[in-house]
Amino acid sequence: MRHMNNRLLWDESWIINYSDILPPTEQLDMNVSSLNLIVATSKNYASLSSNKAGPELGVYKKELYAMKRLHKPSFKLTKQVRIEVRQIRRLYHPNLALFVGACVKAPNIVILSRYYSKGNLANTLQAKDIPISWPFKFSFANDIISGLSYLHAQEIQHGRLKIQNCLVDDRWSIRVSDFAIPSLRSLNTASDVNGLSHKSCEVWKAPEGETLSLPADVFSYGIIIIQIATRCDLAMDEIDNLATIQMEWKNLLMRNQLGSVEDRCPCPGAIGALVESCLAMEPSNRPNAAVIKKQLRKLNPYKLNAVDLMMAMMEKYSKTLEVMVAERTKDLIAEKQRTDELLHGLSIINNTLVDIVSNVDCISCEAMLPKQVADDLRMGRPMNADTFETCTVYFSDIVGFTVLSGKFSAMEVVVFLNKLYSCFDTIIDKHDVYKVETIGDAYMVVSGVPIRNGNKHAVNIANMALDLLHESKTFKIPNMPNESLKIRIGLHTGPVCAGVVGIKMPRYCLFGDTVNTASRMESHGEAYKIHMSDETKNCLLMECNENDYHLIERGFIDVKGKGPMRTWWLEGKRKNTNITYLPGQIS
Ligand SMILES: Nc1nc2c(ncn2[C@@H]2O[C@H](COP(=O)(O)OP(=O)(O)OP(=O)(O)O)[C@@H](O)[C@H]2O)c(=O)[nH]1
Ligand SMILES: [Mg+2]
Repeated sequence: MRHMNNRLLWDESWIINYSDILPPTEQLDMNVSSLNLIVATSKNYASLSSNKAGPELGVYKKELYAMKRLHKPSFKLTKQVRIEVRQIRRLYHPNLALFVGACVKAPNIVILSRYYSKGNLANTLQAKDIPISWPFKFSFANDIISGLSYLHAQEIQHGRLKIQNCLVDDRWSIRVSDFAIPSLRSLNTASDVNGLSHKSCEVWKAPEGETLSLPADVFSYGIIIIQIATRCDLAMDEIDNLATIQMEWKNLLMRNQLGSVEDRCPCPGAIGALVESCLAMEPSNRPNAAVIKKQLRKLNPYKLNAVDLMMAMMEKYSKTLEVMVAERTKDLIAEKQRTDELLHGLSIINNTLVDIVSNVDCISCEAMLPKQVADDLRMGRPMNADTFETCTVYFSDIVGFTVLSGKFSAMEVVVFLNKLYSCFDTIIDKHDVYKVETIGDAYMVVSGVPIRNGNKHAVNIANMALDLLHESKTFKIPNMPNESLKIRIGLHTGPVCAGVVGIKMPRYCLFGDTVNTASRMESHGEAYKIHMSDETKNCLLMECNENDYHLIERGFIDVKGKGPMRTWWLEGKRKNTNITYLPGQIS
């Protein structure tokens, strides 16, 4: 054992050649990825605090370290220094900063320690945007007293215990730094030499003047507790002498008690008593570190260290996040459904709006698409115009609408059209048809587009037309009980081209002569009648028997822009057809 001790005493593996330490900037080409990150983090922390000075950094064997430069023109590596170095090399505690080695050739006397990237506790406490709840405050206080009682258990006095020497590691644990090796440290530090030592560095000093003693460290610890509890840099706030500190700090703590729940100390009285005992004027009246550690553990209702706290916090956040994600997903689904309804033209509210808008001659505002077309658009599939060999187009119009609407106010017209077309929309839902649009009092429907249905489109449209006509006969015009609604219906069958037009309000439109002819069938028709072209009649008969529908030939009529056309009246549908369809039938 003795032999081992001797070997460690003379072992010089801790001595570092100053020229082997490189400035961090020269390391950029070394591809130490974490290095830049660490340096960046340290900059962030420095800027958070008024104490902008971080440690001098150096890279040794590709690792980044904190350098503490001691200024002396000459230095002798005495046996005492070796004994102290052996002592510090034997120390190991999770709350103590790690000693790495030292350069001992004057004028470059440097102590190298592990670099803790999160800065010192002063920075952390002063950064008001970092929320520090009482569980964290207890954790910090507990870490420091654990490190200190470990040192004291080995009769090692710290001598400079202050929040600048309490470093925050990656796990938010505190590492007490700059302890031991007093013969080395007795050399002036940079801050001492440059007169940078701020008043805040002095508040920690015990009133007896003697700093290298165990009770002096306890006094310093009392000051740290005040700083942690109040997050107040005592000297900065001009309460830099002991008498004012003792008068003021409880007020500061009490002020926090009025703040948010997180800011409130769970045991202000007990914390006050602990601090007072640490700050006792008579050093021998101060408790020792081991006792404080025990007291603090008793006082701490949370019993969690920083890692546990972080885990608990993360768990809480991830739960909150899950709830938020679930809520957002629900909103998203609801929104998608709403969009679908709008796009598919199934929303009654939307219909109302469209009708309102169309009534004021703004026909381009209708924003509806067939479901599969909307789905294609949503999935980003290209939308090309499509040609349909055959389909049947329906047009209807209210006879004398202009005269009728002259008897109403604008709002009454809107209410009337909305009532009528809501009713029509419900009826057309029962047929395999697609409503293309309503333009003022005109109503346009197609079958066979966008879903092809062979030759069934004429039957579908004929049945629907009979239904709509039937409905219109019983329809009550609001506020006009004696007035009946006269509609004129026109049908034509033929090819169309269909596609989406527009970007802002995309609409599914039909193009081609079939549309114009269907419109002409309507305009050349008569009130209460369904007027159809020869093409529609032929297509109708392809799907049913001659007698299923009651058709009356109108003969040839001269259709504007088309010349003579043979047309038909669809009067009704006979009973007992195999088509399960009742309204609109005639006996
Ligand atoms: N981020 C970070 N800061 C450090 C580290 N070591 C020291 N510092 C900070 O660097 C600054 C200068 O450190 P020191 O030269 O030890 O000076 P000091 O701690 O203010 O005073 P003494 O230790 O009493 O000389 C202080 O703000 C320290 O808190 C470290 O490993 N990481
Ligand atoms: Mg220090």
